[in-house]
Amino acid sequence: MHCDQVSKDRQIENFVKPYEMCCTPYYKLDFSEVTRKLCRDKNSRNEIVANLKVCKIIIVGDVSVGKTSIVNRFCRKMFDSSYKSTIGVDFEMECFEILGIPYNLQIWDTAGQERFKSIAQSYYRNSHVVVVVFDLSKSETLSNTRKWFLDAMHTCGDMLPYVFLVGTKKDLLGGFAYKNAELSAVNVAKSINAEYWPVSSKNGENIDSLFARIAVLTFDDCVKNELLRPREIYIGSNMISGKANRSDSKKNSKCTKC
Ligand SMILES: Nc1nc2c(ncn2[C@@H]2O[C@H](COP(=O)(O)OP(=O)(O)OP(=O)(O)O)[C@@H](O)[C@H]2O)c(=O)[nH]1
Ligand SMILES: [Mg+2]
Repeated sequence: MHCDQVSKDRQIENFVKPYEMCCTPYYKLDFSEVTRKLCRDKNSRNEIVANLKVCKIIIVGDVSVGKTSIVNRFCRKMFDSSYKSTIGVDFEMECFEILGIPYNLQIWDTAGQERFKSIAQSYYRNSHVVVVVFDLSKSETLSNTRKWFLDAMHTCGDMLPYVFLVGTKKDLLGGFAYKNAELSAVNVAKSINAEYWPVSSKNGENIDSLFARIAVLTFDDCVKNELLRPREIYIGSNMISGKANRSDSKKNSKCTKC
């Protein structure tokens, strides 16, 4: 898909940080030097534009946790309070421009209903990002995220995707109830090595930041992987060969959510 006109809020020059440093295994805080250099250089820019892959994202989680609402808020800036269950899978494309380079997110919104599971799973393959969604106001949906995560990792193929744990309907909780829900969510995020984000599709809180974060993390890897020799595969801040963990060792121990 070609992006003709990318709106101002989809143009990114500065790296996007995680929701909290203690709630992520991905400690990258800026574009790598090599990415900035390649995006500045006229020749490599043309090569990047010609070859850069689309970023494939799958969104999974229980029935009615708010997966479709996240996509509708992000792609259409709208929220519908009535519930229409997704049948199988839906698909959206969204264009960014990062360091002046067009970059597309391909978002697969899957159904939470058990009877559509095998259809949905056939779309998991080769995903760069898995977004596991739960409802902050329903603790059983958080417990089920481990199952969704394992299913996705099992079906994703050889890729090592970025994993995000997203708690929805933040607008429904306040004070103590929210703090409690967040504490449990951060523990689960750590156990599955995911980056945690609380969001509300109703008021839009954190929705754009979440997708912008996904966009910068994957863009940085894609540019390096696309333009460097195949054996020099960059994951996170390290140059490695083949499949690897995206985490690095730096950790913020001061955070109260840890
Ligand atoms: N208050 C509030 N309600 C929300 C929010 N997000 C979703 N909802 C409501 O939750 C219900 C389910 O939302 P959907 O986005 O359709 O859920 P889903 O996960 O796509 O459900 P399936 O497609 O069946 O798997 C709808 O009535 C939404 O309006 C939110 O952030 N706040
Ligand atoms: Mg849906």
